[in-house]
Amino acid sequence: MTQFNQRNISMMMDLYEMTMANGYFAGQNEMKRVAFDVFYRKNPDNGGFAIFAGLEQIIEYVENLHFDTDDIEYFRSLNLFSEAFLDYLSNFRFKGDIYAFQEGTIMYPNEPIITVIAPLIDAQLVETAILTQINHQSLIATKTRRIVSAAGGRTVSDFGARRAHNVDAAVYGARAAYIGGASSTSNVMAGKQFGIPVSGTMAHSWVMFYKDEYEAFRHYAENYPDATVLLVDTYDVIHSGIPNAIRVAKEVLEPMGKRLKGVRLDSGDLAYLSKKAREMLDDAGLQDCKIFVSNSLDEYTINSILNQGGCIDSFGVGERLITAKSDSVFGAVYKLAAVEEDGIFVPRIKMSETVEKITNPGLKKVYRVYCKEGNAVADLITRADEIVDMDKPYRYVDPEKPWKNRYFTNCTVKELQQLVVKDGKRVYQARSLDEIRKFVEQQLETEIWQEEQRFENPHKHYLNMSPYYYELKMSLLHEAQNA
Ligand SMILES: Nc1ncnc2c1ncn2[C@@H]1O[C@H](COP(=O)(O)OP(=O)(O)OP(=O)(O)O)[C@@H](O)[C@H]1O
Ligand SMILES: O=P(O)(O)OC[C@H]1O[C@H](OP(=O)(O)OP(=O)(O)O)[C@H](O)[C@@H]1O
Ligand SMILES: O=C(O)c1cccnc1
Repeated sequence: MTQFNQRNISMMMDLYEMTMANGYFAGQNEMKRVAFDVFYRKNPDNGGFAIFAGLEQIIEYVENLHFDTDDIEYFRSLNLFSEAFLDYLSNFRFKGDIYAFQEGTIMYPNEPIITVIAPLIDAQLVETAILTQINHQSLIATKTRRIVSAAGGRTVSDFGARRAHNVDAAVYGARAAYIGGASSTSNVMAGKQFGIPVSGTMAHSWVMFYKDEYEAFRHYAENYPDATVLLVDTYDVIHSGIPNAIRVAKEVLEPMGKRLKGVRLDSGDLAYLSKKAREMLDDAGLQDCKIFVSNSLDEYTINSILNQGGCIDSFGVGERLITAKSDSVFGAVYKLAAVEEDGIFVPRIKMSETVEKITNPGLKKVYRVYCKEGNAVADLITRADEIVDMDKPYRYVDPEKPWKNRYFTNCTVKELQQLVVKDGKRVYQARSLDEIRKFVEQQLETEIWQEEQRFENPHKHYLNMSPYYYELKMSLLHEAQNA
Protein backbone atom coordinates (compact mmCIF):
# COMPACT_ATOMS: atom_id res chain seq x y z
CA MET A 1 0.00 0.00 0.00
CA THR A 2 1.55 3.30 -1.05
CA GLN A 3 0.75 6.11 1.32
CA PHE A 4 0.33 9.57 -0.10
CA ASN A 5 3.15 10.96 2.04
CA GLN A 6 5.75 8.34 1.15
CA ARG A 7 7.12 10.06 -1.92
CA ASN A 8 10.66 11.31 -1.68
CA ILE A 9 10.43 15.10 -1.96
CA SER A 10 14.09 15.79 -1.12
CA MET A 11 14.62 17.43 -4.53
CA MET A 12 11.84 19.96 -3.83
CA MET A 13 14.08 22.99 -3.69
CA ASP A 14 15.16 25.93 -5.78
CA LEU A 15 18.38 25.62 -7.74
CA TYR A 16 19.97 28.45 -5.78
CA GLU A 17 19.86 26.41 -2.56
CA MET A 18 22.11 23.93 -4.33
CA THR A 19 24.48 26.44 -5.94
CA MET A 20 24.91 28.21 -2.58
CA ALA A 21 25.44 24.87 -0.83
CA ASN A 22 28.11 23.89 -3.37
CA GLY A 23 29.80 27.27 -2.81
CA TYR A 24 29.66 26.94 0.98
CA PHE A 25 31.16 23.48 0.65
CA ALA A 26 33.99 24.79 -1.53
CA GLY A 27 34.73 27.48 1.09
CA GLN A 28 34.70 24.82 3.83
CA ASN A 29 31.84 26.61 5.56
CA GLU A 30 29.43 23.71 5.51
CA MET A 31 29.77 22.85 9.20
CA LYS A 32 29.29 26.43 10.41
CA ARG A 33 25.98 26.61 12.28
CA VAL A 34 23.40 29.22 11.42
CA ALA A 35 19.85 30.11 12.47
CA PHE A 36 17.04 30.84 10.05
CA ASP A 37 13.59 32.09 11.04
CA VAL A 38 10.33 31.45 9.20
CA PHE A 39 7.80 34.26 9.51
CA TYR A 40 5.10 35.92 7.43
CA ARG A 41 4.26 39.58 7.02
CA LYS A 42 0.52 39.99 6.55
CA ASN A 43 -2.60 38.09 7.55
CA PRO A 44 -4.63 36.88 4.55
CA ASP A 45 -7.72 38.96 3.67
CA ASN A 46 -6.55 41.65 6.13
CA GLY A 47 -7.71 39.35 8.91
CA GLY A 48 -6.59 39.61 12.51
CA PHE A 49 -4.65 36.33 12.72
CA ALA A 50 -3.57 33.19 10.88
CA ILE A 51 -3.42 29.50 11.77
CA PHE A 52 -0.11 27.63 11.74
CA ALA A 53 -0.48 24.40 9.73
CA GLY A 54 1.83 21.99 7.92
CA LEU A 55 4.34 21.22 10.70
CA GLU A 56 3.84 17.47 10.57
CA GLN A 57 4.78 17.37 6.87
CA ILE A 58 7.94 19.37 7.58
CA ILE A 59 9.08 16.94 10.22
CA GLU A 60 8.42 13.99 7.89
CA TYR A 61 10.36 15.78 5.16
CA VAL A 62 13.51 16.63 7.14
CA GLU A 63 13.67 13.15 8.67
CA ASN A 64 13.62 11.63 5.21
CA LEU A 65 15.82 14.18 3.43
CA HIS A 66 18.43 12.32 1.34
CA PHE A 67 19.61 12.08 -2.25
CA ASP A 68 19.36 8.88 -4.27
CA THR A 69 21.78 7.85 -6.99
CA ASP A 70 19.51 9.19 -9.73
CA ASP A 71 19.24 12.53 -7.90
CA ILE A 72 23.04 12.79 -7.81
CA GLU A 73 23.19 11.85 -11.49
CA TYR A 74 20.76 14.63 -12.29
CA PHE A 75 22.79 17.17 -10.30
CA ARG A 76 25.93 15.99 -12.09
CA SER A 77 24.21 16.53 -15.46
CA LEU A 78 23.78 20.24 -14.62
CA ASN A 79 27.57 20.75 -14.71
CA LEU A 80 27.41 23.13 -11.76
CA PHE A 81 28.68 21.13 -8.83
CA SER A 82 32.03 19.68 -7.80
CA GLU A 83 32.47 15.91 -7.55
CA ALA A 84 33.49 16.35 -3.92
CA PHE A 85 30.20 18.11 -3.21
CA LEU A 86 28.18 15.47 -5.05
CA ASP A 87 29.93 12.82 -3.01
CA TYR A 88 29.10 14.75 0.18
CA LEU A 89 25.45 14.96 -0.94
CA SER A 90 25.16 11.24 -1.53
CA ASN A 91 25.66 10.68 2.23
CA PHE A 92 23.74 13.76 3.29
CA ARG A 93 21.15 13.69 6.08
CA PHE A 94 19.65 16.70 7.82
CA LYS A 95 21.57 17.16 11.08
CA GLY A 96 19.98 20.30 12.50
CA ASP A 97 17.52 21.31 15.19
CA ILE A 98 14.10 22.78 14.51
CA TYR A 99 12.05 24.82 16.93
CA ALA A 100 8.43 25.49 16.00
CA PHE A 101 5.05 26.64 17.19
CA GLN A 102 2.67 23.79 17.92
CA GLU A 103 0.62 22.99 14.85
CA GLY A 104 -2.69 24.84 15.06
CA THR A 105 -1.25 27.80 16.98
CA ILE A 106 -2.91 31.13 16.24
CA MET A 107 -0.08 33.24 14.86
CA TYR A 108 0.65 36.81 13.85
CA PRO A 109 2.88 38.61 11.37
CA ASN A 110 6.62 39.04 11.92
CA GLU A 111 7.09 36.51 14.70
CA PRO A 112 9.36 33.49 14.13
CA ILE A 113 7.02 30.54 13.81
CA ILE A 114 9.83 28.12 12.98
CA THR A 115 13.55 28.45 13.68
CA VAL A 116 16.03 26.13 12.01
CA ILE A 117 19.42 25.94 13.74
CA ALA A 118 21.67 23.76 11.67
CA PRO A 119 24.94 23.47 9.77
CA LEU A 120 24.87 26.02 6.96
CA ILE A 121 24.18 23.63 4.06
CA ASP A 122 21.48 21.73 5.97
CA ALA A 123 19.71 24.94 6.88
CA GLN A 124 19.89 26.31 3.35
CA LEU A 125 18.67 23.18 1.57
CA VAL A 126 15.39 22.94 3.50
CA GLU A 127 14.22 26.51 2.80
CA THR A 128 11.88 25.87 -0.11
CA ALA A 129 10.24 22.67 1.10
CA ILE A 130 9.54 24.19 4.52
CA LEU A 131 8.03 27.32 3.01
CA THR A 132 5.88 25.40 0.52
CA GLN A 133 4.24 23.37 3.27
CA ILE A 134 3.72 26.26 5.66
CA ASN A 135 2.54 28.72 3.03
CA HIS A 136 -0.01 26.33 1.61
CA GLN A 137 -1.49 24.71 4.69
CA SER A 138 -1.49 27.87 6.81
CA LEU A 139 -3.26 29.73 4.01
CA ILE A 140 -5.99 27.12 3.60
CA ALA A 141 -6.46 26.60 7.35
CA THR A 142 -6.82 30.35 7.83
CA LYS A 143 -9.21 30.76 4.91
CA THR A 144 -11.32 27.85 6.14
CA ARG A 145 -11.53 29.37 9.60
CA ARG A 146 -12.99 32.53 8.08
CA ILE A 147 -15.59 30.49 6.19
CA VAL A 148 -16.42 28.41 9.27
CA SER A 149 -16.78 31.51 11.37
CA ALA A 150 -19.14 33.10 8.80
CA ALA A 151 -21.20 29.88 8.87
CA GLY A 152 -21.90 30.60 12.56
CA GLY A 153 -22.00 27.06 13.91
CA ARG A 154 -23.41 25.42 10.76
CA THR A 155 -21.20 22.72 9.32
CA VAL A 156 -18.82 23.41 6.44
CA SER A 157 -17.65 20.58 4.20
CA ASP A 158 -14.61 20.87 1.94
CA PHE A 159 -15.77 20.22 -1.64
CA GLY A 160 -12.58 21.58 -3.21
CA ALA A 161 -10.75 18.54 -4.66
CA ARG A 162 -11.83 19.12 -8.27
CA ARG A 163 -10.92 22.83 -8.28
CA ALA A 164 -7.65 22.55 -6.36
CA HIS A 165 -4.33 23.35 -8.00
CA ASN A 166 -3.67 19.65 -8.51
CA VAL A 167 -3.46 16.66 -6.22
CA ASP A 168 -1.21 17.85 -3.37
CA ALA A 169 -3.21 21.04 -3.05
CA ALA A 170 -6.41 18.99 -2.80
CA VAL A 171 -5.14 16.42 -0.28
CA TYR A 172 -3.05 18.68 1.98
CA GLY A 173 -5.67 21.38 1.45
CA ALA A 174 -8.29 19.03 2.90
CA ARG A 175 -5.99 18.43 5.88
CA ALA A 176 -5.55 22.16 6.41
CA ALA A 177 -9.27 22.79 5.97
CA TYR A 178 -10.02 20.26 8.70
CA ILE A 179 -7.52 21.99 11.02
CA GLY A 180 -9.26 25.28 10.21
CA GLY A 181 -12.62 23.88 11.29
CA ALA A 182 -14.22 22.18 8.27
CA SER A 183 -16.31 19.27 9.56
CA SER A 184 -15.57 16.90 6.70
CA THR A 185 -14.13 16.57 3.22
CA SER A 186 -15.52 15.06 0.04
CA ASN A 187 -11.95 13.96 -0.82
CA VAL A 188 -11.64 10.28 0.02
CA MET A 189 -7.86 10.25 -0.48
CA ALA A 190 -7.53 12.82 2.30
CA GLY A 191 -10.06 10.83 4.33
CA LYS A 192 -7.97 7.69 4.04
CA GLN A 193 -4.61 9.38 4.53
CA PHE A 194 -5.46 11.59 7.47
CA GLY A 195 -8.60 10.07 8.98
CA ILE A 196 -10.70 13.14 8.14
CA PRO A 197 -14.46 12.38 8.18
CA VAL A 198 -15.75 12.13 4.59
CA SER A 199 -19.17 13.24 3.43
CA GLY A 200 -21.05 13.84 0.21
CA THR A 201 -24.36 14.13 -1.58
CA MET A 202 -24.84 13.48 -5.32
CA ALA A 203 -23.92 15.14 -8.62
CA HIS A 204 -26.19 16.54 -11.31
CA SER A 205 -25.13 13.60 -13.49
CA TRP A 206 -27.07 11.23 -11.19
CA VAL A 207 -30.25 13.22 -11.65
CA MET A 208 -29.68 13.63 -15.41
CA PHE A 209 -28.94 9.94 -15.97
CA TYR A 210 -32.47 8.81 -15.07
CA LYS A 211 -35.42 9.59 -17.24
CA ASP A 212 -36.95 11.86 -14.68
CA GLU A 213 -36.01 13.54 -11.40
CA TYR A 214 -38.38 11.49 -9.23
CA GLU A 215 -36.90 8.23 -10.51
CA ALA A 216 -33.38 9.49 -9.84
CA PHE A 217 -34.30 10.46 -6.27
CA ARG A 218 -36.11 7.16 -5.69
CA HIS A 219 -33.10 5.07 -6.77
CA TYR A 220 -30.82 7.04 -4.51
CA ALA A 221 -33.13 6.72 -1.52
CA GLU A 222 -33.45 2.98 -2.05
CA ASN A 223 -29.67 2.64 -2.07
CA TYR A 224 -28.96 4.98 0.86
CA PRO A 225 -32.09 5.16 3.00
CA ASP A 226 -30.09 6.39 6.02
CA ALA A 227 -28.18 9.08 4.17
CA THR A 228 -30.37 10.47 1.43
CA VAL A 229 -29.44 14.03 0.48
CA LEU A 230 -31.09 14.95 -2.81
CA LEU A 231 -29.76 17.57 -5.22
CA VAL A 232 -32.90 19.52 -6.05
CA ASP A 233 -31.82 22.18 -8.56
CA THR A 234 -31.28 20.26 -11.81
CA TYR A 235 -34.61 21.38 -13.33
CA ASP A 236 -36.59 23.70 -11.06
CA VAL A 237 -36.13 23.83 -7.30
CA ILE A 238 -39.59 25.05 -6.31
CA HIS A 239 -41.75 23.36 -8.92
CA SER A 240 -39.93 20.08 -9.33
CA GLY A 241 -36.90 19.45 -7.04
CA ILE A 242 -38.52 20.01 -3.64
CA PRO A 243 -41.88 18.42 -4.57
CA ASN A 244 -40.05 15.30 -5.84
CA ALA A 245 -37.89 15.19 -2.72
CA ILE A 246 -41.02 15.34 -0.54
CA ARG A 247 -42.62 12.57 -2.61
CA VAL A 248 -39.57 10.34 -2.11
CA ALA A 249 -39.62 11.07 1.62
CA LYS A 250 -43.28 10.01 1.80
CA GLU A 251 -43.44 7.20 -0.76
CA VAL A 252 -40.01 5.57 -0.46
CA LEU A 253 -38.42 6.44 2.87
CA GLU A 254 -41.35 6.64 5.28
CA PRO A 255 -42.62 3.12 4.40
CA MET A 256 -39.08 1.93 5.29
CA GLY A 257 -39.29 3.80 8.59
CA LYS A 258 -36.65 6.28 7.39
CA ARG A 259 -36.48 10.06 7.16
CA LEU A 260 -35.16 12.23 4.35
CA LYS A 261 -31.78 13.51 5.58
CA GLY A 262 -31.46 16.55 3.36
CA VAL A 263 -31.70 18.46 0.12
CA ARG A 264 -28.90 20.38 -1.61
CA LEU A 265 -29.26 23.64 -3.53
CA ASP A 266 -26.44 24.44 -5.94
CA SER A 267 -27.63 27.40 -8.01
CA GLY A 268 -29.86 30.42 -8.06
CA ASP A 269 -30.57 32.76 -5.15
CA LEU A 270 -29.58 30.55 -2.25
CA ALA A 271 -31.20 32.76 0.40
CA TYR A 272 -34.55 32.92 -1.36
CA LEU A 273 -34.58 29.28 -2.44
CA SER A 274 -33.54 27.97 0.97
CA LYS A 275 -36.33 29.92 2.67
CA LYS A 276 -38.87 28.62 0.15
CA ALA A 277 -37.54 25.08 0.44
CA ARG A 278 -37.71 25.24 4.25
CA GLU A 279 -41.35 26.33 4.14
CA MET A 280 -42.29 23.56 1.73
CA LEU A 281 -40.42 20.88 3.69
CA ASP A 282 -41.89 22.05 7.00
CA ASP A 283 -45.39 22.10 5.54
CA ALA A 284 -44.87 18.50 4.49
CA GLY A 285 -43.85 17.53 8.04
CA LEU A 286 -40.14 17.28 7.14
CA GLN A 287 -38.84 19.74 9.74
CA ASP A 288 -35.83 17.49 10.36
CA CYS A 289 -34.77 17.49 6.70
CA LYS A 290 -31.57 19.57 6.47
CA ILE A 291 -30.80 22.12 3.77
CA PHE A 292 -27.32 21.95 2.26
CA VAL A 293 -26.11 24.65 -0.12
CA SER A 294 -23.12 25.03 -2.42
CA ASN A 295 -22.00 27.07 -5.44
CA SER A 296 -18.89 29.26 -5.33
CA LEU A 297 -19.36 30.09 -1.66
CA ASP A 298 -16.94 31.83 0.65
CA GLU A 299 -17.10 33.78 3.92
CA TYR A 300 -18.55 36.84 2.18
CA THR A 301 -21.38 35.09 0.31
CA ILE A 302 -22.16 32.96 3.36
CA ASN A 303 -22.36 36.07 5.54
CA SER A 304 -24.62 37.77 3.05
CA ILE A 305 -26.90 34.78 2.52
CA LEU A 306 -27.33 34.29 6.28
CA ASN A 307 -27.99 38.01 6.75
CA GLN A 308 -30.78 37.65 4.21
CA GLY A 309 -32.35 35.00 6.44
CA GLY A 310 -31.21 31.96 4.44
CA CYS A 311 -32.46 28.75 6.08
CA ILE A 312 -29.33 26.68 5.80
CA ASP A 313 -27.90 23.86 7.90
CA SER A 314 -24.72 23.06 6.06
CA PHE A 315 -22.38 24.60 3.48
CA GLY A 316 -20.34 22.74 0.87
CA VAL A 317 -17.41 24.95 -0.11
CA GLY A 318 -15.00 24.17 -2.92
CA GLU A 319 -13.08 26.47 -5.21
CA ARG A 320 -12.84 29.57 -3.05
CA LEU A 321 -11.70 27.57 -0.02
CA ILE A 322 -9.19 25.23 -1.64
CA THR A 323 -7.53 28.03 -3.63
CA ALA A 324 -8.00 30.74 -0.95
CA LYS A 325 -9.27 32.74 -3.89
CA SER A 326 -9.70 36.14 -2.24
CA ASP A 327 -6.05 36.31 -1.10
CA SER A 328 -4.10 33.41 -2.41
CA VAL A 329 -0.52 34.08 -1.28
CA PHE A 330 0.49 33.47 2.31
CA GLY A 331 3.98 34.88 1.88
CA ALA A 332 5.94 33.24 4.67
CA VAL A 333 9.69 33.77 4.23
CA TYR A 334 12.90 32.15 5.52
CA LYS A 335 15.51 34.61 6.70
CA LEU A 336 18.97 34.26 8.17
CA ALA A 337 18.92 35.47 11.78
CA ALA A 338 22.34 34.49 13.16
CA VAL A 339 25.67 32.87 12.28
CA GLU A 340 27.80 30.98 14.77
CA GLU A 341 31.28 32.41 15.22
CA ASP A 342 33.64 30.88 17.79
CA GLY A 343 30.75 29.15 19.52
CA ILE A 344 28.56 32.28 19.72
CA PHE A 345 25.58 33.04 17.51
CA VAL A 346 26.18 36.49 16.06
CA PRO A 347 22.96 38.24 14.93
CA ARG A 348 22.38 39.21 11.30
CA ILE A 349 19.82 41.75 10.13
CA LYS A 350 18.35 42.40 6.69
CA MET A 351 17.75 46.07 5.97
CA SER A 352 14.95 47.38 3.81
CA GLU A 353 13.40 50.66 2.75
CA THR A 354 10.12 49.26 4.08
CA VAL A 355 10.11 49.06 7.88
CA GLU A 356 8.07 45.82 7.91
CA LYS A 357 10.74 44.14 5.79
CA ILE A 358 13.56 44.75 8.27
CA THR A 359 14.13 41.35 9.87
CA ASN A 360 14.22 40.54 13.60
CA PRO A 361 17.84 39.53 14.19
CA GLY A 362 19.54 36.97 16.41
CA LEU A 363 18.55 33.94 18.46
CA LYS A 364 15.34 34.79 20.22
CA LYS A 365 12.33 33.48 22.07
CA VAL A 366 8.68 34.26 21.43
CA TYR A 367 6.09 34.28 24.20
CA ARG A 368 2.35 34.70 24.26
CA VAL A 369 1.34 36.99 27.08
CA TYR A 370 -1.93 36.30 28.89
CA CYS A 371 -3.85 38.59 31.20
CA LYS A 372 -5.43 37.14 34.31
CA GLU A 373 -8.75 36.51 32.54
CA GLY A 374 -6.86 34.22 30.15
CA ASN A 375 -6.92 36.38 27.03
CA ALA A 376 -3.80 36.65 24.88
CA VAL A 377 -2.98 40.35 25.15
CA ALA A 378 0.22 40.40 23.08
CA ASP A 379 3.19 38.38 21.89
CA LEU A 380 6.67 39.18 23.10
CA ILE A 381 10.10 38.68 21.52
CA THR A 382 13.14 38.46 23.78
CA ARG A 383 16.73 37.46 23.29
CA ALA A 384 17.22 33.70 23.70
CA ASP A 385 19.28 34.13 26.86
CA GLU A 386 16.77 36.31 28.72
CA ILE A 387 14.56 35.16 31.56
CA VAL A 388 11.05 36.57 31.52
CA ASP A 389 9.81 37.17 35.04
CA MET A 390 6.15 38.16 35.13
CA ASP A 391 5.90 37.91 38.92
CA LYS A 392 6.57 41.61 39.00
CA PRO A 393 5.59 44.31 36.47
CA TYR A 394 7.50 43.55 33.27
CA ARG A 395 8.69 46.43 31.14
CA TYR A 396 8.37 45.95 27.40
CA VAL A 397 8.81 48.01 24.26
CA ASP A 398 6.11 48.44 21.65
CA PRO A 399 8.34 48.82 18.55
CA GLU A 400 5.73 51.05 16.94
CA LYS A 401 5.81 53.41 19.95
CA PRO A 402 9.21 52.78 21.51
CA TRP A 403 9.20 56.02 23.50
CA LYS A 404 6.33 54.83 25.73
CA ASN A 405 7.10 53.30 29.09
CA ARG A 406 4.93 50.18 29.20
CA TYR A 407 4.54 47.27 31.60
CA PHE A 408 2.74 43.94 31.73
CA THR A 409 1.23 43.51 35.17
CA ASN A 410 -0.48 40.40 36.54
CA CYS A 411 0.28 38.53 33.35
CA THR A 412 1.54 35.06 32.56
CA VAL A 413 3.50 33.88 29.54
CA LYS A 414 3.78 30.76 27.44
CA GLU A 415 6.79 30.13 25.22
CA LEU A 416 5.50 29.49 21.71
CA GLN A 417 8.32 27.60 20.07
CA GLN A 418 9.36 24.15 21.18
CA LEU A 419 12.09 21.81 20.00
CA VAL A 420 10.53 19.46 17.44
CA VAL A 421 13.62 18.07 15.67
CA LYS A 422 16.97 17.48 17.39
CA ASP A 423 20.05 16.49 15.37
CA GLY A 424 17.77 15.66 12.46
CA LYS A 425 15.41 13.42 14.44
CA ARG A 426 11.87 14.06 15.61
CA VAL A 427 11.66 14.73 19.35
CA TYR A 428 8.06 15.82 19.23
CA GLN A 429 5.11 13.57 19.74
CA ALA A 430 2.90 13.90 16.66
CA ARG A 431 -0.55 15.20 17.53
CA SER A 432 -3.64 13.78 15.91
CA LEU A 433 -5.47 15.98 13.44
CA ASP A 434 -8.43 16.07 15.82
CA GLU A 435 -6.21 17.35 18.62
CA ILE A 436 -4.80 20.05 16.35
CA ARG A 437 -8.30 21.03 15.23
CA LYS A 438 -9.54 21.21 18.84
CA PHE A 439 -6.50 23.26 19.80
CA VAL A 440 -7.44 25.86 17.15
CA GLU A 441 -11.00 25.93 18.42
CA GLN A 442 -9.95 26.24 22.05
CA GLN A 443 -7.62 29.19 21.40
CA LEU A 444 -10.27 31.04 19.41
CA GLU A 445 -12.92 30.41 22.02
CA THR A 446 -10.95 31.13 25.15
CA GLU A 447 -7.79 33.12 24.39
CA ILE A 448 -8.02 35.21 21.26
CA TRP A 449 -9.94 38.48 21.54
CA GLN A 450 -13.17 38.62 19.54
CA GLU A 451 -11.85 41.99 18.33
CA GLU A 452 -9.07 40.15 16.49
CA GLN A 453 -11.55 37.74 14.94
CA ARG A 454 -13.89 40.18 13.21
CA PHE A 455 -13.54 40.57 9.43
CA GLU A 456 -13.73 44.38 9.26
CA ASN A 457 -10.71 46.24 10.63
CA PRO A 458 -9.74 43.61 13.18
CA HIS A 459 -7.69 44.66 16.18
CA LYS A 460 -3.97 44.32 15.43
CA HIS A 461 -2.28 41.90 17.84
CA TYR A 462 0.72 43.52 19.52
CA LEU A 463 4.16 42.06 18.91
CA ASN A 464 6.25 43.63 21.65
CA MET A 465 9.91 43.32 22.49
CA SER A 466 11.90 43.07 25.66
CA PRO A 467 13.99 46.24 26.16
CA TYR A 468 17.13 44.12 25.81
CA TYR A 469 15.96 42.68 22.47
CA TYR A 470 14.83 46.07 21.17
CA GLU A 471 18.23 47.50 22.06
CA LEU A 472 19.93 44.70 20.08
CA LYS A 473 17.79 45.37 17.01
CA MET A 474 18.42 49.11 17.17
CA SER A 475 22.16 48.72 17.59
CA LEU A 476 22.31 46.41 14.55
CA LEU A 477 20.24 48.87 12.55
CA HIS A 478 22.65 51.66 13.41
CA GLU A 479 25.66 49.50 12.59
CA ALA A 480 24.12 48.51 9.24
CA GLN A 481 23.38 52.13 8.42
CA ASN A 482 26.93 53.17 9.14
CA ALA A 483 28.45 50.24 7.25
N1 LIG B 1 -28.82 35.32 -1.94
C1 LIG B 1 -27.56 35.43 -2.29
N2 LIG B 1 -26.82 36.45 -1.84
C2 LIG B 1 -25.53 36.58 -2.18
N3 LIG B 1 -24.90 35.72 -2.98
C3 LIG B 1 -25.58 34.67 -3.46
C4 LIG B 1 -26.93 34.46 -3.15
N4 LIG B 1 -27.35 33.35 -3.77
C5 LIG B 1 -26.30 32.87 -4.45
N5 LIG B 1 -25.23 33.64 -4.28
C6 LIG B 1 -23.89 33.52 -4.85
O1 LIG B 1 -23.94 34.13 -6.12
C7 LIG B 1 -23.14 33.45 -7.06
C8 LIG B 1 -24.05 33.00 -8.21
O2 LIG B 1 -23.32 32.28 -9.15
P1 LIG B 1 -23.74 32.08 -10.65
O3 LIG B 1 -23.69 33.36 -11.37
O4 LIG B 1 -22.90 30.96 -11.15
O5 LIG B 1 -25.31 31.73 -10.58
P2 LIG B 1 -26.01 30.37 -10.64
O6 LIG B 1 -27.39 30.63 -10.22
O7 LIG B 1 -25.25 29.37 -9.86
O8 LIG B 1 -25.94 29.97 -12.14
P3 LIG B 1 -25.61 28.52 -12.72
O9 LIG B 1 -26.94 27.83 -12.79
O10 LIG B 1 -25.02 28.82 -14.05
O11 LIG B 1 -24.65 27.83 -11.82
C9 LIG B 1 -22.50 32.30 -6.30
O12 LIG B 1 -21.22 32.70 -5.82
C10 LIG B 1 -23.43 32.09 -5.13
O13 LIG B 1 -22.81 31.52 -3.99
O1 LIG C 1 -18.67 25.79 -6.30
P1 LIG C 1 -17.68 25.19 -5.37
O2 LIG C 1 -17.55 25.98 -4.11
O3 LIG C 1 -16.36 24.89 -6.02
O4 LIG C 1 -18.28 23.77 -4.85
C1 LIG C 1 -18.13 22.58 -5.53
C2 LIG C 1 -18.98 22.53 -6.77
O5 LIG C 1 -18.69 21.32 -7.42
C3 LIG C 1 -19.87 20.76 -7.90
O6 LIG C 1 -20.21 21.32 -9.13
P2 LIG C 1 -19.84 20.68 -10.52
O7 LIG C 1 -20.50 21.54 -11.54
O8 LIG C 1 -18.37 20.46 -10.65
O9 LIG C 1 -20.50 19.23 -10.49
P3 LIG C 1 -22.00 18.83 -10.28
O10 LIG C 1 -22.47 18.40 -11.62
O11 LIG C 1 -21.97 17.74 -9.30
O12 LIG C 1 -22.74 20.03 -9.78
C4 LIG C 1 -20.88 21.15 -6.84
O13 LIG C 1 -22.17 21.02 -7.29
C5 LIG C 1 -20.48 22.54 -6.47
O14 LIG C 1 -21.14 23.49 -7.23
O1 LIG D 1 -20.85 15.64 -2.30
C1 LIG D 1 -21.13 16.67 -2.89
O2 LIG D 1 -22.25 17.17 -2.88
C2 LIG D 1 -20.05 17.36 -3.69
C3 LIG D 1 -18.77 16.92 -3.71
C4 LIG D 1 -17.81 17.59 -4.43
C5 LIG D 1 -18.16 18.69 -5.14
N1 LIG D 1 -19.42 19.12 -5.14
C6 LIG D 1 -20.36 18.47 -4.42
